[in-house]
Amino acid sequence: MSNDAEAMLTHAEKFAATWNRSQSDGRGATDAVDSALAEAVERSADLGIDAVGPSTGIALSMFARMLDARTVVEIGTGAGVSGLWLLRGMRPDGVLTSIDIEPEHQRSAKRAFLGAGVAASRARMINGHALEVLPRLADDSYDLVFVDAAPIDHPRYVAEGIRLLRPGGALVVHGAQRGGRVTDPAQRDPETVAAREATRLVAENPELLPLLFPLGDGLLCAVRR
Ligand SMILES: C[S@@+](CC[C@H](N)C(=O)[O-])C[C@H]1O[C@@H](n2cnc3c(N)ncnc32)[C@H](O)[C@@H]1O
Repeated sequence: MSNDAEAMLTHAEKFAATWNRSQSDGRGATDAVDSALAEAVERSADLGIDAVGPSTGIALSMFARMLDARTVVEIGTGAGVSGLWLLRGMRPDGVLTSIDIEPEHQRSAKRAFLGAGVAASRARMINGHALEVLPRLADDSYDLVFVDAAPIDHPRYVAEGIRLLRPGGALVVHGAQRGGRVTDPAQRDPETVAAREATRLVAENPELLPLLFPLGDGLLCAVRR
């Protein structure tokens, strides 16, 4: 494991322990969630997946809790790190719909959810290209949409995400700043151009109330009015 991955694991454990102390009376269930999260972070590093860090994870849990989220769409399952944070904040009967093109990533995520004691009925895993899957999901139906897959396609994920949100629902885009390149007009690589376009779509949509949080590589959030 790389030093970065180790540091992330340590932080994730520390944050998760703090979070859980404020969330639960008994240790049994939370110990299982902590170790499932730590394993998912480790598995992500092994698979070369850039999973969300703990501060972004806490923010995802917090948004899900604030929205009393029952229906969440995640674009980019990875090995389940962000999914575990989202599920932690969602209602106990909430269902996470999570899309990923890599079956191996979703197998790892399923193992992580199982290890955390998440009922299989709470995780609807859809394997496929997000741009082919998203049009099959219903308009105006989801409390939260989390975007964290192929950066080049983020503008199209954002457009689909806005369509899926119920009024009052929230869109969250991971990695919106790309190491500061998005605000530097000299940077014209395709992924930075796409991230800039995704930000513009959110910022200029009169139906959205946007805010960029300085978490991770920029967490772009917006609430549908
Ligand atoms: C950054 S990782 C997601 C990490 C995850 N959200 C987490 O924090 O644990 C991006 C994921 O998007 C998936 N992906 C890439 N292109 C995709 C596409 N076109 N459709 C669906 N998933 C895709 C990759 O297989 C990868 O698992």
